Amino acid sequence: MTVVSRPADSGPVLRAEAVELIRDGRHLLQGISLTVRPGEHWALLGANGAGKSTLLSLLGAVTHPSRGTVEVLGRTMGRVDVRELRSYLGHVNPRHSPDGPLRVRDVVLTGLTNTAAPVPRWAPTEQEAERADRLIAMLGMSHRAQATWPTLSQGERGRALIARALMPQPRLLLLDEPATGLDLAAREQLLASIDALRARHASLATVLVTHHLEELPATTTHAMLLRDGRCLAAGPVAQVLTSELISTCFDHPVRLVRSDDGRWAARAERVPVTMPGDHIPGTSTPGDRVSEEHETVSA
Ligand SMILES: Nc1ncnc2c1ncn2[C@@H]1O[C@H](COP(=O)(O)OP(=O)(O)OP(=O)(O)O)[C@@H](O)[C@H]1O
Repeated sequence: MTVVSRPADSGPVLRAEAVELIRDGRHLLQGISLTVRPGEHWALLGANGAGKSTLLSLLGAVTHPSRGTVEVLGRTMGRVDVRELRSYLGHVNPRHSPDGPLRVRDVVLTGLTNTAAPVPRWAPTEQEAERADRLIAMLGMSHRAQATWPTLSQGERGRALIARALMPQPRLLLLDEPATGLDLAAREQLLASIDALRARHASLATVLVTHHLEELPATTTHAMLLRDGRCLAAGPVAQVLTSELISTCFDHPVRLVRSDDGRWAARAERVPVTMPGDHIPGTSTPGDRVSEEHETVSA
């Protein structure tokens, strides 16, 4: 049960087939199949509780499926040492918190040991330290490299965590709601950083979870829509990110627009909201009859 070497650099980075996940007798995921190839950038979309984070934890070799197969970087889950396999993935979890008030640069370096704190007596090589500095610069964080974690804004933490996830040079980057809690400027900077990263590393594959279409980077190539733990649609964005499918996915009429810069915006179609006492056309109430009679009399 060991990964004997670094996973091969060719073939799909992720392959899930007929995956089911059952907890407490309840299907959290059912009939999920997905193949992610190098250079593809997937969005996992769905309403609250649809199963997005659960699926991401399967794809990140954190959880095992109850049925079906999951292959991560060509290795079948259940037949490999998942701890070692996880060290070849970049997993950005906004809830990650370093052990102690570490500086940004040290947090980024813990991406190599996949730990919450620096490992005692471990030191990065010169190349690894240079790589940490390059990633910190790429994410626009050089001016905060020596700042301690508790003093960072949420947006700065998000960018530091992406740099950390990239330290082991992963072929696959998993991002769980990376823009949660960011203000407008921080969100836009984060999305620009993700676009730049994808442009610079052509073979990197990413899977990003969100329920906000406005939080999708323009470089998103594919999407999977989840509804109640099942796949509603999956494929290239042009086929999946449509008003009709998004409306079904979120169980609400939505108009989806893709703008010239490649980003998406979703607007809920206006649906009539009835308040107590409102007059609904085609119906009548005793109150209406009284006022109609009153109008007739006064005319
Ligand atoms: N370990 C578990 N045991 C039982 N139920 C669980 C477990 N983990 C998650 N769930 C349930 O599975 C469903 C899917 O949860 P998940 O967190 O994957 O949804 P999500 O699509 O990421 O939602 P959100 O957008 O709200 O973050 C939810 O109803 C959740 O309560």
